[in-house]
Amino acid sequence: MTLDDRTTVLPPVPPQAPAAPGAPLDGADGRSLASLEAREVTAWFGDRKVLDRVSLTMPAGRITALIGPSGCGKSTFLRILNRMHELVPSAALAGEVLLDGDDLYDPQFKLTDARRAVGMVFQKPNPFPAMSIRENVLAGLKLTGTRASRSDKDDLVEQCLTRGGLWNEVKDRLDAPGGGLSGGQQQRLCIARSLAIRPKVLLMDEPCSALDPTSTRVIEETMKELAQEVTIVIVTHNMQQAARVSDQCAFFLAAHGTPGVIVEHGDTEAMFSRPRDQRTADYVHGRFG
Ligand SMILES: Nc1ncnc2c1ncn2[C@@H]1O[C@H](COP(=O)(O)OP(=O)(O)OP(=O)(O)O)[C@@H](O)[C@H]1O
Repeated sequence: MTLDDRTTVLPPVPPQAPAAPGAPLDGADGRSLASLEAREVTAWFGDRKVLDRVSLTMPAGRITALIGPSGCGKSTFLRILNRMHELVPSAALAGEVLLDGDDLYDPQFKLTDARRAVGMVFQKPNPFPAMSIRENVLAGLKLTGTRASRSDKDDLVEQCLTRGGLWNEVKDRLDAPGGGLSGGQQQRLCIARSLAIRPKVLLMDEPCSALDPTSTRVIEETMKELAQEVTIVIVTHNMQQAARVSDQCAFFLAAHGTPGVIVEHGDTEAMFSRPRDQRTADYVHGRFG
């Protein structure tokens, strides 16, 4: 959680009638779902180009998996999607990232708004260990000094923990420290904390790599539920996981020290069963990487 993870408490939106043709796709919570589009994104660390003209549309309400061998630029690409790349002093960037058509890198788009709209869950669960479970969920509000009544906060805590798939396990011990939860529970707490700032997109960087298979399955189920209300982009090294959870995949590759590019992207089922590129076939079938 950074000082830029900010939010206001918004009342739940009542269910709506089905959208008219051409209207924005609505999520399960009634808010419109957002798409994210990277156009010709090139990234550098110092003089070293690590991504070269990467374009990818991440459709609203879908789960997009970024796959590829170590070092091909998946995490860098993910961090570009919520402007975390620019936190590295030597980092540079060209191209555009459009959230529902608005360029996140346009000077008009405030950094705080970009990070609020596009949330991030990290590889290692990082709750505030001494804070209670309840305080962890509300941390984004606290950091910004956003005022909310006790009952609004209670509602938000229950709503976010439910959506994060953790409510039933912690509802009787909301004042216990977040650090006392298991690794899988901590990761779901971090997801709930991200949801409290009502992101339109949730980025997940190998969110299950530190977890056991049971916790991994629970997080995967949580992701599938969440995709009804937030667009998800996940980096994973686990091909079974990519196949289980994602609607579409993008295969990144950085051959022989060249910058990372997307070799192939598309429907997950098709990419796993009928890849167009031999390198994709070799990777998804575990022949390298
Ligand atoms: N802060 C940094 N400073 C300099 N180079 C970096 C930095 N972060 C990443 N890189 C380099 O950028 C390239 C892409 O790294 P990145 O972490 O995005 O790859 P990745 O595909 O996510 O790898 P992995 O799967 O191992 O996490 C690598 O060559 C890496 O060494």
